Amino acid sequence: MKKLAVVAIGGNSLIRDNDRQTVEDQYDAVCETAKHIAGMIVQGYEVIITHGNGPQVGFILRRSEIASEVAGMHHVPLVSCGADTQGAIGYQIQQAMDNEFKNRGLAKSAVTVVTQVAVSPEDPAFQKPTKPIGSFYTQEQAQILQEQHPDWTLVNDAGRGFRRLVASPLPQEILEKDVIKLLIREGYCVIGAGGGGIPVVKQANGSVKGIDAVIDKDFASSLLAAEISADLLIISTGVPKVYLNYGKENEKALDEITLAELRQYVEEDHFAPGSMLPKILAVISFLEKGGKKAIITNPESLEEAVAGRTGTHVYP
Ligand SMILES: Nc1ncnc2c1ncn2[C@@H]1O[C@H](COP(=O)(O)OP(=O)(O)O)[C@@H](O)[C@H]1O
Ligand SMILES: NC(=O)OP(=O)(O)O
Repeated sequence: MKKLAVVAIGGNSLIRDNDRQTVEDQYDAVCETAKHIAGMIVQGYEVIITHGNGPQVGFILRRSEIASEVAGMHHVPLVSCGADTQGAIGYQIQQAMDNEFKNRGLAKSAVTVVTQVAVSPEDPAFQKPTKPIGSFYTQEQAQILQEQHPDWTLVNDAGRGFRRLVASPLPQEILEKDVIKLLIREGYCVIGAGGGGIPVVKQANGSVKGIDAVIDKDFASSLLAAEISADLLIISTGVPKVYLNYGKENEKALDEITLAELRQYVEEDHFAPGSMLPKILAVISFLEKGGKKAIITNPESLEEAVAGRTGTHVYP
């Protein structure tokens, strides 16, 4: 029987650098990642692809705000900006995967599932924004923007520049998990829970309603992987491995570690909040819910990592 892997692609790894942020540049990055995911499928995995949307959802929101300021156009709520990213990024991944399958003569196709994710309206995250979205600004740009928009929260994102923060509640349930399972059983490569999923709250009468926020895609991927009993959670990001003392002279790559060791390193503050820390916490949560293995690596190392030759491998 084929093994089931959830592969979470980082929003920042789809935007390779500040000068290459166009839709076409992103498609190039998606095609590169798609090659390696197709390689994993050839290696014997069924794959569900999830993806980030931090940069993209921020770009769409800002465009809408500027269009509203300059041309009086209607404002697009953040939750709809997130839904837009599921379609636009899902479309690119679906097309790139289908092209890979054709090139390799594989009788398989990809399908994107618009995915809603339930969150609690009482989540304290709604009072304290933590999720960086959109462009990176210099300190000077950030100061000007802060004066223009006193309601914004701008912080330095892991030393890479200043970004705007929005609320990021914890995902509680992937509403489309059953249809995702069904499609996987039918042999499709599924793209789901894009951008962490579209945040919705359940109403007393059983209906659901969108709410403005951006869910962390690593937490949503971890929850999805646990809910569909995936064998493996892979978090694909900008680095081939996780490091202790990252960026310092005594930096040390982690190859194989246990859940207990990982918890210890979190205590010792090895992982930057807003970048590596959520990935580590997502891995911990997956393994605590019964997951058997998680890998953190970069897109180009996916096949090598699955074969055990690179990446950071975490076991219960
Ligand atoms: N301890 C660490 N080990 C490896 N990378 C780290 C560490 N701490 C912070 N990072 C940074 O975190 C980045 C991943 O976070 P981010 O770019 O926000 O993710 P995403 O790919 O999901 O957009 C890495 O590319 C690296 O620059
Ligand atoms: N939604 C989300 O977590 O996106 P990034 O991975 O791009 O931050």
